[in-house]
Amino acid sequence: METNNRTYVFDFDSTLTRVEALDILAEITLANNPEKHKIIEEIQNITNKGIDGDISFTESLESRIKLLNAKKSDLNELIRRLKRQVSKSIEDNKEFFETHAEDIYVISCGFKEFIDPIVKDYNIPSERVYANTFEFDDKEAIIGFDSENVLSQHDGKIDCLKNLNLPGEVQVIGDGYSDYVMRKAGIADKFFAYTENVSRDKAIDNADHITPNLDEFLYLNKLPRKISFPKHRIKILLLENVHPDAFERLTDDGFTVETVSRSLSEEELIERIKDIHVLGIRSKTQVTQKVIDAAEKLMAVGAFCIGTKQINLEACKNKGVVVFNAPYSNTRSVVELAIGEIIMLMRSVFARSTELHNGEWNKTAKGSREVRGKKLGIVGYGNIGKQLSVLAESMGMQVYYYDIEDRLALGNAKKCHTLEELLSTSDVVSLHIDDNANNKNFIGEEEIKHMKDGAVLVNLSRGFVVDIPALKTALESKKLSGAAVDVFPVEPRANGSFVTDLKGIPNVILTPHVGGSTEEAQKDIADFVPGKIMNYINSGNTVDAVNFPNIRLPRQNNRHRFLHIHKNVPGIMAKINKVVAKYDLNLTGQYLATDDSVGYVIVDVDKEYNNEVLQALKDIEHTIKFRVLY
Ligand SMILES: NC(=O)C1=CN([C@@H]2O[C@H](COP(=O)(O)OP(=O)(O)OC[C@H]3O[C@@H](n4cnc5c(N)ncnc54)[C@H](O)[C@@H]3O)[C@@H](O)[C@H]2O)C=CC1
Ligand SMILES: O=C(O)C(=O)COP(=O)(O)O
Repeated sequence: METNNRTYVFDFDSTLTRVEALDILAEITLANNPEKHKIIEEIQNITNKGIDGDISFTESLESRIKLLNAKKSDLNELIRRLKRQVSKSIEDNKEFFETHAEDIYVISCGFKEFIDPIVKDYNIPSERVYANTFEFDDKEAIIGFDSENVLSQHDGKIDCLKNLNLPGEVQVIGDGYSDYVMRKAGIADKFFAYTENVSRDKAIDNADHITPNLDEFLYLNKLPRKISFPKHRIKILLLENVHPDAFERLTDDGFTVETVSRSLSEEELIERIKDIHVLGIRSKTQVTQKVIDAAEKLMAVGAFCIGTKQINLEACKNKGVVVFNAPYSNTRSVVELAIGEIIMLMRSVFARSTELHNGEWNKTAKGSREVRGKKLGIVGYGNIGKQLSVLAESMGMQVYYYDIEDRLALGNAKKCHTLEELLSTSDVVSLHIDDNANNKNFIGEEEIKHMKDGAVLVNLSRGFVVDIPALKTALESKKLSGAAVDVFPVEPRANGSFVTDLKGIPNVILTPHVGGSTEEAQKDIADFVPGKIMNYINSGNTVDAVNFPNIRLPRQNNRHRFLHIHKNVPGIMAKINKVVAKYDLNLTGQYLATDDSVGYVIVDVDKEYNNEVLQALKDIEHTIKFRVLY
């Protein structure tokens, strides 16, 4: 048992529990009442008015009890339900109530009949619970309350706390008017507005601290807690219209998430990144060395897309920032668009459609071809290229592919040994190479020369891969009969006006980088990437990180986990182990993953250790980042 000359006075309803107990009692007693919803609404209105101080508390209590029409036996069901409605972070931090039992009081305007049994499980005995008591008639119906009790009176908590005459600093933790008035009256030293379940403006305005959960309260008071760092203190910035599911998943897990619908410029990002712990982007935002230099708190970057070349992965790694992406979530979407565009181009559908939009009927078979039996050349036989290969073949196309890596042919696809071979063979060329800078102007004047006369080109990879002036010339000269272009060398940061040199050329399909923009893909990405981020932030796992040694860690049960990221220089492990030995840590697991430049050591230890070890580990030369998880 620890005491520190401080007492903690907790409110009950909506603080220790997620609900107002009398609302739940109403649900029980009115279950079969046809007027149920109306009466519950009325009770809630009265409750809120009482909590906010708009009507006298005694008045609110009297009216509610009358409407409730409850019996003693209903209280058993109420207690059963309340036990399941203890606030999550209170439940998580049971240990605090055990270690500080002597210092914790409950002062509530609720009723001891249901508060005592709930808080007993949290080591708070009945004698430290101050609350009202019901009055029953001889048929055990609740007919009122003990009106002698100060807590049944307006501002009764002030008198109650005064009478207790508690020694040392008195901190009040609650969600409403009756709690902060104790501080206002000068009886309590601090008031913490507890917003885990409800957030009331009046409580917030009168608070010394706002505490969204008990973790924050314990963190502020440097008290033992279930979690090393309150999650709402971890700030996540999601740019570029990331699907709202990502926001939901991350906020549900307790993080503070901000969203911006567009991409930010380098200067804007440098400004915003300073207090950000996790950044989420798509293909547009450039995470440069300068951005990383300014990112003092950054732990992870999530690319909510496939490509990661917009991120300086090396700079991230050297700063201990782990990068994740979604390598498969939008693959199918790109492939489906490619298939659609190949057919549209071969049939000159967009040319015919534009004519008709302009009032011109041009029924003709000229320049309209089936894809069946035609040769499709896929450049880049990776995840997208291979799926396209399978679907195109099932439509009867003959598939050829070219890749700088040795890729196994799927189905009857034929491998080309040179790009020229592929270009000169194919009726349709579809580009699916990756986004590395060496692929700049991969298709230019020379390459186009090798293509068959009248062939079509599809680019759903990256804008810089195709030399646009060369493509324009080839289309205008009819060397190529059409093109579909989804990606551009320079793309705008937000939706709005955009001009390309390819504008107005017939049989050219232009789309604003929407290859991966389907509801299915974006939803899947919004599930996948936050999953990886949370797995890293919450447990240290780097599985599927694109720039970091990958490690899958076991669950840490009731242990503390030290995560040490350092430069991979000779002797560093010896130094870490020396510190571990010096502080006589009781290790329950040790894991190591390294690459050429960084090392990532994870040490699981028994909870009891000398806190000085933390600084000693941080101080080891070549340490990049260190954190503790529990
Ligand atoms: N338009 C859009 O909305 C989208 C575009 N993309 C783009 O598609 C690209 C490909 O995606 P995945 O298939 O998932 O990538 P991947 O990494 O699985 O496949 C890329 C393939 O290209 C090959 N490659 C790279 N450079 C090459 C070269 N110069 N010559 C021949 N082969 C080369 C690689 O060896 C690899 O097999 C992404 O990097 C991204 O740039 C991806 C998703 C959506
Ligand atoms: O996944 C990719 O690499 C893409 O090109 C799609 O990017 P986006 O999420 O649409 O910005």
